[in-house]
Amino acid sequence: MAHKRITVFVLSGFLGSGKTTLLTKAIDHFTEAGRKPAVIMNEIGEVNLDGQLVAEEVPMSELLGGCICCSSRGDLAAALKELVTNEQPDLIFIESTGIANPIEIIDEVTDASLVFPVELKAVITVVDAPQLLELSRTSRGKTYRLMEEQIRCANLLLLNKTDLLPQSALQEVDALVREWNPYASVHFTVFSQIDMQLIEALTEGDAGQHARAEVKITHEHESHKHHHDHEHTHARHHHHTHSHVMAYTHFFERAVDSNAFEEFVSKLPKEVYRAKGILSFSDTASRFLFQFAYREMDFVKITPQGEVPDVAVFIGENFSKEAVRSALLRLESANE
Ligand SMILES: Nc1nc2c(ncn2[C@@H]2O[C@H](COP(=O)(O)OP(=O)(O)OP(=O)(O)O)[C@@H](O)[C@H]2O)c(=O)[nH]1
Repeated sequence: MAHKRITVFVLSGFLGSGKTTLLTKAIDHFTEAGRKPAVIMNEIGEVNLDGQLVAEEVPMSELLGGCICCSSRGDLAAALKELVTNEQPDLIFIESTGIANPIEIIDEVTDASLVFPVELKAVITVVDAPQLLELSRTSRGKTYRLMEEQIRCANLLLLNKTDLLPQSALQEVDALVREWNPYASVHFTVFSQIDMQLIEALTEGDAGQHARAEVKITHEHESHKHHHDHEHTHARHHHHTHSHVMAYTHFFERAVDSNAFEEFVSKLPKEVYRAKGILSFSDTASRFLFQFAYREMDFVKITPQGEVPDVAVFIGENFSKEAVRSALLRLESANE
């Protein structure tokens, strides 16, 4: 084939595992190396907060308010087409939502590659190692199964947040993921810090091959599992996995007290497993990017790009949006 194909990487991993942390590092690396990266960012919430962390000059396409793996087929292909046509990047990172099953995305990118000059080179999955370990020892519910799928599809696996695990636990997580995926290269990381040569190396071969084989295997497995389904539409089986996940987006009318907000977050019901936002506090001068992932809370000073409202997104399973909303309204009115 005469023309060069644009490398596509899919960044997968559960909510809050460290995908954006990796994305910003990878973008810096490729930009410094004289290559032009572009991003397709998918968010369950209605606002793209992670996009705030990516330099303004990086072309970005946003798919908001839902998970690409569930939204109408074609959205992702349209975003790829637009970036390829308008920006001619050297590589494209697709950051999926933390609840996405990467198989659907792999499928859509490989379909798109029949029509546009793009090539899926690798699926990179970032694993919240402490969370995976705890789930493996306790509940093993839907989240655990989704993490398993995300791990199975990967060519490169980052076992992240190892700073939060004792040395003795590392081997246990390592053994678990290698059992699910003996093909991927596996790396322990802190703040998704990885040797970028490993990602460079993925731009060489056709790493998508493993992913495609995995798609086939999983589809076969899934169709067997859902054999009795009446609504058995092509490759949409996994909807069952996260139809229960929901997001509430709160736009603040006024600044809230930082301590009261922190206390509110620490008391969120356990069904809310991810939250993030951009906030102005009544008792601080700066604005903050706030993160809450698997019980860890983090506030970073930020000067948002463009006009960004004070907003927070809460993601979880079957929680009362109304309860979250009224608690936040109370915080706001306490500051009237
Ligand atoms: N302690 C610790 N925190 C980390 C590490 N990596 C990332 N974090 C923090 O975890 C939070 C979530 O990180 P992100 O990179 O935004 O995670 P994500 O996977 O992009 O999240 P979603 O897009 O919501 O799915 C942030 O507060 C990070 O600073 C790590 O290795 N150790």
